[in-house]
Amino acid sequence: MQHAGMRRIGVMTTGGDCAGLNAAIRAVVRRAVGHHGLEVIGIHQGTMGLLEDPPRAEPLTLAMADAGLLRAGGTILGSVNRGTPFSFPLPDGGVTDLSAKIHAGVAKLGLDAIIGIGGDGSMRIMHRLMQTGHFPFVGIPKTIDNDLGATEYAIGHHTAVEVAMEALDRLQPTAASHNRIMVLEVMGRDAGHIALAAGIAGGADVILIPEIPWRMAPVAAAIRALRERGRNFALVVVAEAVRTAEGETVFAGPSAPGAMPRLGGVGARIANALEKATGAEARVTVLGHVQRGGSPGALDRIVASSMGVHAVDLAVAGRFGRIVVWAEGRVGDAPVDQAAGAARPVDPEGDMVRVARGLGICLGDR
Ligand SMILES: Nc1ncnc2c1ncn2[C@@H]1O[C@H](COP(=O)(O)OP(=O)(O)O)[C@@H](O)[C@H]1O
Ligand SMILES: O=P(O)(O)OC[C@H]1O[C@](O)(COP(=O)(O)O)[C@@H](O)[C@@H]1O
Ligand SMILES: [Mg+2]
Repeated sequence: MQHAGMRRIGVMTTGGDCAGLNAAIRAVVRRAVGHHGLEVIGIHQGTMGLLEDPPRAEPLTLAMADAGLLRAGGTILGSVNRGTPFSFPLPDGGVTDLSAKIHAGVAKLGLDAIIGIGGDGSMRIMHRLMQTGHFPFVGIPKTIDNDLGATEYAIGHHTAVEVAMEALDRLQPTAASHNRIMVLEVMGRDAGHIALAAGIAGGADVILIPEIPWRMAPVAAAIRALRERGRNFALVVVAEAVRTAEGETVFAGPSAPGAMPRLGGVGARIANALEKATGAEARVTVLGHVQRGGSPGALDRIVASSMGVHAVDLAVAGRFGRIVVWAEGRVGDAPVDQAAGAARPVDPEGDMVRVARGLGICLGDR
């Protein structure tokens, strides 16, 4: 049943970008405009766009929501991933609460619903905005890290895994040509899902993830065992949040005010340590944002499209405060606080870890 007075839906993207955001925006427009006859307003730069006067936003039309948008990387709306609006950092080092301005922005645009596409941090912010003013919110989960509690699957993860898998496909022949250990550092702020999935799909010999503490001895032993079997190379996948053998987290550099710490560089540290431990030559590749950019793969297009359609239907039914989820192969929804609260790290006893161990992949702990 249509929610009384539902006319205009705002859509925005927040958090790190990933492949499939535009596919989700397209689905929202096609369902809302094409099917329900509503207006869709695209809000620029997430909640930042709502702070401006007039708010930075534009109507999204069916003509824009064509097949080109389905394929396009990034987000046509732009995103924001720093400076939570409840304690926004000021140049003088203080903080200010911008939430009332965000609620004013929603009112200025006359939005009857807001569909926010974001990760765990975004869901926490949106949930709090709902509790503190007029913010009729429906969430769509996206994160290459796939660490959102409420959903088995979030937009962007599968494409990132495909990119990392392709990197392993390309690293393997060059590793074999030069008798090398190739270390591939992949993203994953606190979670090893990308490393684990890409390592399994790409034939890694060693996968190191933050959820399973590792030691050099079993890793070096695994590489020596490969050599004894006649193998002249090894493929090692390292999640960026893994600690060094000495237990240090490695940062890429200073982070901007209000931003999350920037991880990066542990792959090089581990490659050096591996050279010392095994006597083999090692090289490192840091995939970085290559995993986030570019065209979405088939699964991300399907998930983004399904989630976009479902989010509009939730909004039209007036079912706010919910996040679209993917569970047991189909789209559904759950209370947004479920997503806002719970992270979903790799389960060290879970199926994927069992598969990796079953394949004889070394996870660094034994
Ligand atoms: N509306 C927003 N304003 C400011 N910062 C935001 C906003 N939404 C998300 N962020 C921040 O961006 C970072 C990443 O957001 P998140 O939604 O967790 O996405 P992801 O982890 O997938 O990149 C977090 O630090 C989060 O607090
Ligand atoms: O682009 P930035 O701000 O350097 O952020 C990099 C971080 O963003 C992430 O890509 C976050 O991914 P999600 O946005 O998909 O959660 C991490 O894997 C990585 O650590
Ligand atoms: Mg996050």
